[in-house]
Amino acid sequence: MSGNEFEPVAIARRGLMLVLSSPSGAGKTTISRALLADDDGLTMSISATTRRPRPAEAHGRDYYFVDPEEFGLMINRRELLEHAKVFDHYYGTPREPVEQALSDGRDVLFDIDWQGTQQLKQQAREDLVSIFILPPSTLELERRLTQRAQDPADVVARRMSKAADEISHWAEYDYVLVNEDVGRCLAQVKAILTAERLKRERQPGLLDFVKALREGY
Ligand SMILES: Nc1ncnc2c1ncn2[C@@H]1O[C@H](COP(=O)(O)OP(=O)(O)OP(=O)(O)O)[C@@H](O)[C@H]1O
Ligand SMILES: Nc1nc2c(ncn2[C@@H]2O[C@H](COP(=O)(O)O)[C@@H](O)[C@H]2O)c(=O)[nH]1
Repeated sequence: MSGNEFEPVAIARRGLMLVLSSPSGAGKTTISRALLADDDGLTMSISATTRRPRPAEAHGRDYYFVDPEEFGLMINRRELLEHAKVFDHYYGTPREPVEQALSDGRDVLFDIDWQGTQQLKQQAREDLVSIFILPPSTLELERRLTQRAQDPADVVARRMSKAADEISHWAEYDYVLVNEDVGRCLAQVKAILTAERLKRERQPGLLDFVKALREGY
């Protein structure tokens, strides 16, 4: 039985890939964590990286921390869906968990840079929803990077010097948000996700559902 008050109508859907990019420190990690906390249908893609863990980071939760040799092997074995050099280190998205989640009809969230987004776009444009997050000002971006207190001063300076480069890719994204107030920005990301999930082409089960409805008349 379906469609009554006890059991919601279940329409088969296709998982999407939600990408968040921004200059370092604009708030991708903050928004991602809040989004994942109350959305069971969303899985975080955990990247592999050759950079060293920050004090509060854990292997397997925030990143898979690997050495450059292992990263090279992952590329050669075609285990990465995309990869790029960002701020002097290598970062990449393990392929298998993403493909598994999508085939289970789950959506996948990515915190990756513009290079990775371009690579995903080439491979799966129709499954990709991309959001670029801007800081409210350069001064506030620097304040956030500094008060996060997870990187030494030279790393913060290097990231600030690359912020303009990263921002120059804003127009390649489907949506562009300003993260001034976290709550507002989070609500905007949730609104985008809700609308994108409801797109007709992401609900292949609609065909059978509508057919059954019409046959009922
Ligand atoms: N809207 C906001 N207002 C004030 N502080 C914020 C806001 N959003 C995020 N922050 C803070 O700014 C700092 C950087 O945020 P976060 O780590 O989420 O950035 P990020 O884009 O993921 O950075 P990176 O690319 O380096 O991983 C954190 O300390 C976070 O708490
Ligand atoms: N192309 C990819 N970029 C990635 C990936 N994982 C993270 N990133 C981006 O790197 C920078 C720096 O991240 P940080 O954790 O060192 O602050 C940031 O812009 C991330 O979005 C990835 O797998 N591929």
